[in-house]
Amino acid sequence: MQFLLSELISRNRYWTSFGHVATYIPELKNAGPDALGIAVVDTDGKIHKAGDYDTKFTIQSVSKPITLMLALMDYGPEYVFEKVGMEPTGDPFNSMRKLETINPSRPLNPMINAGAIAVASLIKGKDNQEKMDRILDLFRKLSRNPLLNINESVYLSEKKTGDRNRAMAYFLRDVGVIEGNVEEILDLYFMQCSIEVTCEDMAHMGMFLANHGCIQGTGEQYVPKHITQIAKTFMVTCGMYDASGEFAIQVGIPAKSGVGGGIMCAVPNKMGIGVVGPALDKKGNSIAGVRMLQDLSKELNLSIF
Ligand SMILES: NC(=O)CC[C@H](N)C(=O)O
Repeated sequence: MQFLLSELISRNRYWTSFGHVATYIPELKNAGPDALGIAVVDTDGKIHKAGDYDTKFTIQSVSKPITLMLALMDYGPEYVFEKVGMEPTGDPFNSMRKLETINPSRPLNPMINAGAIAVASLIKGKDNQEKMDRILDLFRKLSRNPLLNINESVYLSEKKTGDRNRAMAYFLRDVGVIEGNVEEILDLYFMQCSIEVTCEDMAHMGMFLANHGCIQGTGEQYVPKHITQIAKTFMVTCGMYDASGEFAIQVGIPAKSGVGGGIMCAVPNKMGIGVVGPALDKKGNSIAGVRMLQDLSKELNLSIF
């Protein structure tokens, strides 16, 4: 495995030169454009790493399936899916055009920004501090990393420049999808996106999903199985934004990407994979990371289809 991962890094690193790091959140432009790293956790808890696996990056949209699970535990699927739909959009992650044309008006799914903002509004807690503590607790548990924390400068950078998300959030309150203080809800969303991780953290999170919500080693059922199933299904249908169909064909693994360059994958009953590669393709997915996962899936026959 170790040899294979190192080989995949060398084979795919040149793809990084065809992508660009995200700059619409100004602080993200400091990421190393040619970094590429991978971590794989198997069912025995063994971890294999190669390339720039210790690169730190912000989780961004990879946080969306995880906070969705928290909202589903807080409110149950029926209530959550009154606020946010279950269908792919075929549009970019930050698109707002279908928000108004869908009747009744609500975000099409929880993996696009509008949907994730609606989900953030459903996290329980007496104030934002308590809500963020609950989010961080969950991420720390799933990543097996008690030190996970927010990257303050990325958080402040997005808070300062996130007007598109701000516009969508105010629209969502107007149509009754979210209630309460919009700026506080956005703040929680920006903080959740700014959690700083490595691909090893994401591999553990992927393994947790691959393990149907059980903590590896102890066997503790930390999140109900049916909730992890919902999260993984969204990862298949919408996890790679408007490239999810192509990714399902080429790779065939439930996965979620983020504009920090991360991709978290859950291969059911087999492994969790975390990839980092901040140079993104046109749709906002790690350009070399996707290529590397294609190769890994073929080499190890990982497609779930
Ligand atoms: N695709 C992403 O990773 C987007 C997350 C980012 N925080 C945003 O809201 O724009």
